[in-house]
Amino acid sequence: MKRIAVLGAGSWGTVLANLLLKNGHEVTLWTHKPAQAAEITQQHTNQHYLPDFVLEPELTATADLKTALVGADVVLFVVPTNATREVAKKVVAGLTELQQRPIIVHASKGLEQQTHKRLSEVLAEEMPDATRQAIVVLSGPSHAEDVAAGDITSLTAASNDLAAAETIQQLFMNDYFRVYTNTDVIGVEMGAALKNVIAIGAGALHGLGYGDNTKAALMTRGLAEISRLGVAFGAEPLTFIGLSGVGDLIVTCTSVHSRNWRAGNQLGQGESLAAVLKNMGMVVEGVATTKAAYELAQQKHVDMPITTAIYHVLYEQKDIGTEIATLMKRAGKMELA
Ligand SMILES: NC(=O)C1=CN([C@@H]2O[C@H](COP(=O)(O)OP(=O)(O)OC[C@H]3O[C@@H](n4cnc5c(N)ncnc54)[C@H](O)[C@@H]3O)[C@@H](O)[C@H]2O)C=CC1
Ligand SMILES: O=C(CO)COP(=O)(O)O
Repeated sequence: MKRIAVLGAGSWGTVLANLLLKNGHEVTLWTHKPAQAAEITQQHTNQHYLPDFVLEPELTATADLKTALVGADVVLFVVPTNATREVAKKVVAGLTELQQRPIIVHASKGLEQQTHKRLSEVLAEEMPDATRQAIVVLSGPSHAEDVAAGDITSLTAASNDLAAAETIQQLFMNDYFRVYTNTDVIGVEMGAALKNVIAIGAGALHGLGYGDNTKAALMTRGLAEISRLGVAFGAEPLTFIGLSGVGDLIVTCTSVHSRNWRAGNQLGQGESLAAVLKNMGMVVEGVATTKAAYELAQQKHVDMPITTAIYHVLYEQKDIGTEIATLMKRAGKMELA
C-alpha cells in the first residue's frame, strides 16, 4: 500500500485517483478549486468533468497542496501541459518543507508551449534531486470515461529507471487495467503529445463528411510523421507501434470521448477555433502541441505535411478544404521514405 498525491482533478486525474484508491492505496486528490474539492469529498462526484460518475466514498480531495503531499510515496501530475511547470514549482516548495522525496509520475500529454519541451524534461528541470526519485511517464490509449466504466485498458509506464517504472506498473494494475513498462521516455512522450494533433485532423475529416478510407490514410501517414519527429529527437522507432504510439492514435482519432477529435469535428463543421475552445470546458492539448510540433519540425528539418496543414488551419485561419487539396497535390513519393 502506497500513499499517493494526485494533482489535478479533471477527468483523468479523478479517474486515476479513484482507480488507485480501489487498488487499495491511500490517495489524496489535489485541485486548485476549493468548491470542487468539497464536491468530491462530500458528494463523491465531479460533475463538470465526469457527469454522473459516482466516486469511491473514501476518495478525498483538498485544495491545500501541502495536505495532499504529506507522506506521499508517489506524486502523480495530471494537470494540463501548460500548468505542469507552475504546479511543479509549488510541489518543490512543499516537498522541500516536508523533506520528502517521492517518485514523480505524470500522465499528461503535450509539449510545453513556450519551450516545446516534453513534460518529463519540464519536471526534471523544476524538481531538484533532493525533492524526487525517478520520473515516470504513464501513457497510452485511455479515455477517462471508459476507465471509469471499468473498460479493459492497457497503458505503458516509461522511465529511465526501470525499477521505478515497475513500481508504478504495480500500483495501477488490476483486472481491467494492465500496465506495461518501457524505457523509451522520449518515444512515449512524443507519441502521446503528437497523436493529439492528428486527432484534430481526424475529427475535422469527420466533420467534413469524409469516409473511413480517408481517416485511415490520415492516421497512418500521421503516424509516419509522428515517428519521424520522435526519432529526430532520439526516440526508438518501435515505440510508435506500441500503446503510446499507434494505440493512443487509434483511440484518440476514433472516439467521441476525445476532446481533440471533438474540437476537429466542430472545426470541420465550420465552427471557429475560439468558439470550439470556449465550448469545450476542458483542455484540448493538441492545439498548443500543433504549434510546438510545427516549430520543432522546422528546426529539425523533418517533413510533417499533415501537421503543417493543421497548423495552417489553427494558426493562420487557412481553409481546411484548401489544405486537404494541397496535401493531395504533392508529388508522389516512396511510402517508407
Ligand atoms: N481525459 C482523458 O481521458 C485523458 C487525459 N489525459 C491527459 O491528462 C491531462 C489532463 O487532462 P484532463 O484531466 O482530461 O483535463 P481536464 O481539462 O479534464 O482537467 C484539467 C484539470 O486541471 C486543472 N488545472 C488547470 N490549470 C491548472 C493550474 N494552473 N493549476 C492547477 N490545476 C489546474 C483544472 O482545474 C482541471 O481540474 C492532459 O494532458 C490530457 O491530455 C491523458 C489520458 C486520458
Ligand atoms: O489521451 C487521451 C486518450 O488516450 C485523451 O484524449 P483527448 O485529450 O483528446 O480527450
